[in-house]
Amino acid sequence: MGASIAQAQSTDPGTQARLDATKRVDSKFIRANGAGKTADWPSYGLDYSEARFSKLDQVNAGNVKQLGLAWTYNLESTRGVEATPLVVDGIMYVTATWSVVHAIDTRTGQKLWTFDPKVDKTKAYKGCCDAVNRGVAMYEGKIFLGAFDGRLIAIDAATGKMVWEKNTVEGQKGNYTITGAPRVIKGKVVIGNSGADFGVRGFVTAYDAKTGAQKWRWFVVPGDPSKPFEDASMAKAAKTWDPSAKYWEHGGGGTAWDSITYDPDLNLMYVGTGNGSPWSHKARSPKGGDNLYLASIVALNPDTGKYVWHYQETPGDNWDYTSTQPMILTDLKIDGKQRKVILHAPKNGFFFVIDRTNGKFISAKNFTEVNWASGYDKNGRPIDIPGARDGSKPRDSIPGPYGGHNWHSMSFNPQTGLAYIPQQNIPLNIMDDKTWKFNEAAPGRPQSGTGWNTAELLNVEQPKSKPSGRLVAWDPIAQKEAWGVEHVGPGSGGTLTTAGNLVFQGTVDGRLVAYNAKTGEKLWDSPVGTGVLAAPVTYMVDGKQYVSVAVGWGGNFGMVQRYTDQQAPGTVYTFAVGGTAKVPDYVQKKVDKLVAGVKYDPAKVQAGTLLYVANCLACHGVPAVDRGGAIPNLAYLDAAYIENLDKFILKGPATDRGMPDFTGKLSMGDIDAIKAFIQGTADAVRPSMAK
Ligand SMILES: O=C(O)c1cc(C(=O)O)c2c(n1)C(=O)C(=O)c1cc(C(=O)O)[nH]c1-2
Repeated sequence: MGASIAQAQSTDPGTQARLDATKRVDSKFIRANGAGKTADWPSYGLDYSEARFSKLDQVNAGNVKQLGLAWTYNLESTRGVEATPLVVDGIMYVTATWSVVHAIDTRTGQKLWTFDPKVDKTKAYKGCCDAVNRGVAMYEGKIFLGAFDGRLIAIDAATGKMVWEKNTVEGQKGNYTITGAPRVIKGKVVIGNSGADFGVRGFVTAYDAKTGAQKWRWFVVPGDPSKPFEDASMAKAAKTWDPSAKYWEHGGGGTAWDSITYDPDLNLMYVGTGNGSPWSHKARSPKGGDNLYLASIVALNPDTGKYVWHYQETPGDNWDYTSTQPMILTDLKIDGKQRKVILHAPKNGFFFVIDRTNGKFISAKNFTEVNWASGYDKNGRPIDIPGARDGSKPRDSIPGPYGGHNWHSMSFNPQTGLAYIPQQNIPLNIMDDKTWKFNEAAPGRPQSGTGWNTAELLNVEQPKSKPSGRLVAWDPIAQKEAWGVEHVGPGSGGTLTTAGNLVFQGTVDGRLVAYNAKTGEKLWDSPVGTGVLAAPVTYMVDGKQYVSVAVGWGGNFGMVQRYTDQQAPGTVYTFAVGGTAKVPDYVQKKVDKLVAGVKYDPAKVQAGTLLYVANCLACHGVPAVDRGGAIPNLAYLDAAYIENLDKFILKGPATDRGMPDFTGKLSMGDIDAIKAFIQGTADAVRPSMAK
């Protein structure tokens, strides 16, 4: 396998000292980051609890409007960028597509080194969802990378040179990849893998951070029951699978491809597990059964990898409802009692509050449209909606396989008591493939592990429920939405929340936005060239607070859908109060043509968003962000057109070119709101474009 490539080591002693600061990062350091008001972002979700709540408040709801661009950094990639950057002592470690690591000096935005693991790009088909990577871990001077091809690589944080590498999937059958970020717990690097859509058996492995020696491995689903089970948890799980379909031959799935958290006081780590392989419950386990430990939260002892408890969120998964979505550990007062809980919003559309000491169910409520279960009983079992498991004919799956929430990081702010969920609705009409037989995935037949019928699907009706995406602020105690903001479509990025009463989120239409964490009021936004998937981070350097986000459109939804210029290269955008840097040329180019001067009421922008999405988006694209094709992007028209929009919308001159007549469908008030959305979006993206 490939060798490391290191470049441009710093000669500046100050920078070298900062690079060496990662030597201080151990389990206590990572933990303290959640407890203290610290300057760094040393672990994927900030600290082990992964709440992505920063105590920094120099940037706050009062001054966030003054945020300006400090620098941009070109990641030189063209596909999905999903990484949460880590920052310690002002040095950022971030990954781009194809698992390439970049070390950047955040004081200048300059490259310190890059590390390219030289993943074989002809093997991209082995991954379901783009050649993405969600970021690195750091520990005692090393950076740990899970490479797309299944290697775990330790890199010297100061030099960018490889220290050791292990092939974590050696000897395993099937198309394994890694896209998730490793975590380091008490000197052990923990990593899962991906591939449950292609017929693999999921597992989690721990390696010694110093040497790379394997310490333990825990499988998510049982292997061949005629052979000895690896441990007692596998024997217990096997009782919940029907062996008649030989689940071990197609792996069974359950890949832990994203979420791992850790509670140092309980000494428990929590793993979110994936979907069944194949998706169809009937094809996988014809006589039914819960199929442990698919779609579950599993608690393990991080020293030994031994199973401690599990809670299964989707028993007998039938819909690709992974529970790999990010978990948050926090303490909540519920019915007068302080409880140590896990907050979780998996793909299946329900928001869970679970007791993390013992895995007991506390509550669950749907945060998005759901048509497979009506709720959960007091024991934490879902109440199935009749017919939801019947794959004999096409049925709208809501949430669809993209999930009501996917890996896009959720955050939780203890000051507001709210969790900020990148919610989405992407219904899909699916049914079982009655002829399904396991066939190891190959280029051109990548979905052979799913057991759903693509040929029939091409002929079925579009789901009635329409795709949409929102930022949802969720109260986990009351189990209800506190506020929500509508986006132009599904797929917006992860969230960050801060003690400055702020929530940051990047959007599918290519902006980084700051909201008031209590109320949801939009306070600031700035264009970032292309749609955002990853979560922003915040940190202090030389007494100044920065906010950074790595952008690059792609991922599973982004491979087939776009709202923005998908040609824009992967880029890290970094903002600070008073920042005056220029946006890259590929954003700058578009600014001169933006519509200007149309009078509008900002209070109507939100209503206008919904009206625009329902009536205009399909042909005209997202204002300002798409360039427009055969049909114009309305934010690049002269102001006179927008001012007179009613004349185009109601019996307009373009009807003979295919423009519908909206007479009787849109009122003058509706049209005013649409104008507000178009001009409001143009105004929102202009300020930093115009510098
Ligand atoms: O079953 C798996 O192993 C697996 C892996 C991944 C991945 O590695 O990114 C995704 C999924 N499943 C998945 O179901 C999914 O919706 C998804 C979205 C994305 C993405 O990066 O946008 N990855 C994945």
